[in-house]
Amino acid sequence: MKAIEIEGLSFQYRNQEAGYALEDVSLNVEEGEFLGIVGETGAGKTTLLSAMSGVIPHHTNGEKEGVVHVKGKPVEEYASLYEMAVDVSLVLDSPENQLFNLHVFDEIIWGPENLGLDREEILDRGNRALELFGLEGFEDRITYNLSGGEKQKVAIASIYALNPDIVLLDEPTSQLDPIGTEMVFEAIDKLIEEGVTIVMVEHKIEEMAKYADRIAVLQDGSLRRVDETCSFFLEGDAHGIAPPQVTELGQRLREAGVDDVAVPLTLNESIDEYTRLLQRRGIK
Ligand SMILES: Nc1ncnc2c1ncn2[C@@H]1O[C@H](COP(=O)(O)OP(=O)(O)OP(=O)(O)O)[C@@H](O)[C@H]1O
Repeated sequence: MKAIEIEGLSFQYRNQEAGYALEDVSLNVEEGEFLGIVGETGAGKTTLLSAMSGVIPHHTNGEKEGVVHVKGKPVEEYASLYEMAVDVSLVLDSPENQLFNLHVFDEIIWGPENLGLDREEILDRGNRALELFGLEGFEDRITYNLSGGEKQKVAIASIYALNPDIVLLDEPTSQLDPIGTEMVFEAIDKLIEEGVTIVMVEHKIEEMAKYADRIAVLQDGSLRRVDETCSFFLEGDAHGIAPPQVTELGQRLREAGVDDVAVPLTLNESIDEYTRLLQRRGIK
């Protein structure tokens, strides 16, 4: 069974003036996979996550076509968003909007408490989350005094305590400095180790590509490509999405008529490698 199956999904918000936020998107996410989603602002990334998390249609109205199945079940068949959160949970870009408790441990066990689990199970899940995300000693810290990276780590630990099979993350590092960003990716790495299926919208592509199995590119509400190797043939459609050095390198390759190599989005070493390749071919 796929973790998420999307077939022919189009969506227009009720008050959206022209066009669709998503148009005819079909996409599967395998169990245990990490799928990255990238695209320029307004491309439909958040809307796609909303469709996967059940925010559409349980919370946000509009014109929807196509189907979204989570763990084999149409999202409409879940009774509520709350019921869905046990299967698929969403981490937002702003940690402030998702921390509700004064103390870290209370925050982490808040979800399991609301599931009505017995006390032993609640504490067990809380302690496992503390341990997994290296938050021992943070139990009694005041959540709003934490750094941005720490807050996101607590948000991810709280989601983990719900025990969802699928975690969606919507630009969780957008408000964070490099240290905070690293903390979030370390936390995501723990989710990967635990076999959680991950879908992440992220602008820091180089960082994400180190972890992601595939990267999907959205443009103007349409799925432009899903890349299985995290490499991009820069035909122009990654422009504005890829890091500037990669875009520039792609441009030089195209100008030189080189169309038989892929430019990995990821690391500076790859850029050096392709720069050497250009030199070998006598291209300046
Ligand atoms: N609640 C809403 N009501 C009306 N239109 C909306 C609403 N939310 C998003 N849109 C529109 O839908 C389109 C897709 O928006 P979406 O937020 O999914 O894009 P995005 O790729 O996540 O952008 P960003 O990177 O800026 O977060 C945009 O044209 C946006 O203006």
